[in-house]
Amino acid sequence: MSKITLKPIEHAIDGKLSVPGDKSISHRAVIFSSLAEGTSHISNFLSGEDCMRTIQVFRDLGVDIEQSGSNLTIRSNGLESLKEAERPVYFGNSGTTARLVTGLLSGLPLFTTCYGDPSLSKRPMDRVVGPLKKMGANIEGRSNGRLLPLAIKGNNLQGITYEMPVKSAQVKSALLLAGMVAAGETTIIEQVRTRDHTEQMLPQFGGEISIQDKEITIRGSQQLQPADLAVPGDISSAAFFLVAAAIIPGSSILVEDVGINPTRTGLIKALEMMGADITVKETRKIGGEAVGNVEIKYQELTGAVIEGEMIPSLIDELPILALAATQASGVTKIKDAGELRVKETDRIAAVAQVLSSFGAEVTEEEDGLTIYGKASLKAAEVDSYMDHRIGMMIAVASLIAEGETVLSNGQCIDISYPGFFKDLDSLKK
Ligand SMILES: O=C(O)C1=C[C@@H](OP(=O)(O)O)[C@@H](O)[C@H](O)C1
Ligand SMILES: C=C(OP(=O)(O)O)C(=O)O
Repeated sequence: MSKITLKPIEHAIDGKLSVPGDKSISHRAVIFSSLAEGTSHISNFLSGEDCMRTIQVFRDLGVDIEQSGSNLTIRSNGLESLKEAERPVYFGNSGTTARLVTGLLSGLPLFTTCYGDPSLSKRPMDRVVGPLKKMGANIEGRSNGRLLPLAIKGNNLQGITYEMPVKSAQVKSALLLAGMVAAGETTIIEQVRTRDHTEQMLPQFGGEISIQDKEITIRGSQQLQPADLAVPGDISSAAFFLVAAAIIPGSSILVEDVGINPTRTGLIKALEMMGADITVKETRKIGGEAVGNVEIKYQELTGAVIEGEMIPSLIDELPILALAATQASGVTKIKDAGELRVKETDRIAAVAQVLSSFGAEVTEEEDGLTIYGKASLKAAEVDSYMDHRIGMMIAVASLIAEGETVLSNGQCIDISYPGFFKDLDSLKK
């Protein structure tokens, strides 16, 4: 087990930086490029472990993917040219790869077996397997198709109308990909709008999709054209530095070229609600996605209630937001976030345990957390639970904790943010 020693910061953080490409958008860029007939170019691709899994899956299916740093050249002869993988395909730690690829492969004339790492092997797959079966998919899996490994025997799918019981962009995207290769039309109805990168990207590849508020309709048997796309910076990665600046007195930072798709900006809203001095500047559109520069200057925070429709727009940022809440005066409540229990680890339990180890007062609720501020954090020996977002939250907590923090299993940060510590160091004065 690897251990990293982390020291508290001596001064405020200051400066500007840009963060690596968005993870959700990077996955989707590889998928759509692999389905289009011709050559696509992707820049600012996130070379984190999760997105590298998606690349490997499509290489296993016969797509030619060339990588040079954060640039990808993807040459494909289109959907029909995908071939059966010779070996089981490996999704690693990546829920997004697992759900989206399962959706797509259920409608292609290929047989595939797939598996994941110990964490992903515990995460629910029935949320996609169930509706895919309604479309005619032939999927078998452990625990009655609830868990990986899965065996997928591609079938002729029929479009459906499906009201999603879970608030999940992965489920929505899996069904849209299946709908794209199915006969007829598929309509997905969401309870709350979740991240819409699939919907925004499809037209970039010449695909057709119609979005009427929370109802999304896709036509089957679509052929895609190649595209050249630039991936915006990942707001979920920027979140760690934004919160660091929000809790370290005297700090002031600017994160440039970050994705600010409104389905993803819940953290900015939550920090505003807590009284942070945060501004989005120079907004523009790149490849269908809103991008901007986000500036934050330290200002005292107060507790807030974070709940309801806001939750999907900051779902991956809740661990780092919980740390911010320990430094806010008064009580912060995070509600309606039961989904956190089925991420890389049970993030409700992990956040409560880690922050309590640092001396914060945190109560675990069934669907969220109650955090009592403002706490003086004391360094601790803590584990990432092999969850990249918990690992980065610990690294930020260590900056304001008294003493030396020892982080175990910090290597998992590479899942979404290789270079995290280098970027953090660049902001230290
Ligand atoms: O569609 C996506 O790219 C993602 C959707 C979210 O998961 P759910 O769909 O499970 O909410 C998010 O937590 C994950 O990091 C990425
Ligand atoms: C939940 C996450 O990713 P995934 O579901 O793709 O594993 C995440 O990145 O925080």
